[in-house]
Amino acid sequence: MVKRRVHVAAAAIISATGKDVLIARRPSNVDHGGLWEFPGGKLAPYETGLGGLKRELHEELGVEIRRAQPLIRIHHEYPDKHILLDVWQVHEFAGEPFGREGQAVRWVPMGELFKYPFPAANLPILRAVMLPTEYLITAEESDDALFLQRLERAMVEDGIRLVQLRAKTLDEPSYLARAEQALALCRRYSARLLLNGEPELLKHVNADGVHLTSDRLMSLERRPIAEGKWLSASTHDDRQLKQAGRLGCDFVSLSPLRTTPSHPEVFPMGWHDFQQLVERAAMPVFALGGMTRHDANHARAVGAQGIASIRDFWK
Ligand SMILES: Nc1nc2c([nH]c(=O)n2[C@H]2C[C@H](O)[C@@H](COP(=O)(O)OP(=O)(O)OP(=O)(O)O)O2)c(=O)[nH]1
Ligand SMILES: [Mg+2]
Repeated sequence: MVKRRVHVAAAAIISATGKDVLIARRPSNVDHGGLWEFPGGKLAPYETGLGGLKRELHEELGVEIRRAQPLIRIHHEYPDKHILLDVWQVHEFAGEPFGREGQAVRWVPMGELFKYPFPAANLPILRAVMLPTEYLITAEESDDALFLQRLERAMVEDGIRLVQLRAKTLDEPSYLARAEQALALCRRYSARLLLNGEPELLKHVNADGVHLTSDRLMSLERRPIAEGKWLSASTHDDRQLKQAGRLGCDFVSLSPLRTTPSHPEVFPMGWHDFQQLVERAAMPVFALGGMTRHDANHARAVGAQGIASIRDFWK
C-alpha cells in the first residue's frame, strides 16, 4: 500500500503572559477524534506552512496571526498515512479565540500539557513547546562561588532557563556538591538543570534530568531514566540522532555547527547539513558549536529548537 502523504500546519499559540498555550479538542467523528491537538489543518497544494496556518486559524478559531516563529517539524508514520506536522509558535494574534467549528478550546499552563491525550505524533511537539530557545552549557570553573555568580548572571541578564552542568575536571563528590548548589539557584529562577554524566547521578541530586555524552548514548539499549525527568544527549550525525530517537531522548544538541577553539580538529557541518539532519530528527534539536544568541533566529528558521552555547552565556 502506498501511504498518503499529508502536510499539516499547526500552531502552539502562546498567551500574553507567556505561560499558557491554547489547545483544542478534535471532534469525536474524525481521525484521532476526542484527542487534543494544536489548532491547524491540512495544507492545500499551493500553500506555504505559514500561509496555510493563517487560513486554518481564521477558520477554526477566528484569530489573525500577527507574529509567529517556526517551532518544530515532525515526520510521523501513522498506519494509514505519512504526516508532516509543521508547527509554529504564535506569539501575537488579533481576536479572541473560540471554537468556530464547535470544538472545545482551552488555555493550559505549559507544564500541564502532558495531562492531556494528544495524537501519537505530538510528543516531540509538547517537548518543544516546553523548552526555551537557549540551552546554557556551563564552563569549567574551579571556584564554586565564581561558578554560582556566573550562572546567576546568565539567568538574570540573559534569561537562561535551561542549564546543563558540565564539569569534566571535578571528581564525583565535588561535582555532586556543585550540582546541589546549582540546583538551588536554578529553582529560584524556575530554570531546569540537567546533570552531564551517568544517569545514576540523579539518585544523588534530584535535578530535572541528565545529559548523555554521545558515547554513552550509543552504549545504551533503553531509556535510562523515568519519563518524568528530561533526557538529552550530544549528537554529531544521523546515526546518533536515530539512537536518540530509539531511546526516547526528549531533546539533543547537534554539533559542531562551526569550528570552535575547544574542538579545532573537528570538521564543522555548517547550516546546510545541519538542516538536513534536523529535518529527520524525532525530537527538538539545539545547534551547538560556535553559536551565539544572534544565531537563534536562523537556527529556528532551519528547524532547530534554538542554540546551545558555553561561551556566549558565560561571562
Ligand atoms: N491540527 C492538528 N492535526 C494533528 C495534530 N497532531 C496530529 O497527529 N494531527 C493529524 C490529525 C489529522 O490526521 C491531521 C490534521 O488534519 P485535520 O483533520 O485537522 O485537517 P483540517 O483541519 O484541514 O480538516 P479537514 O478539512 O480535513 O476536515 O494531522 C495536531 O496537533 N494538530
Ligand atoms: Mg484541523
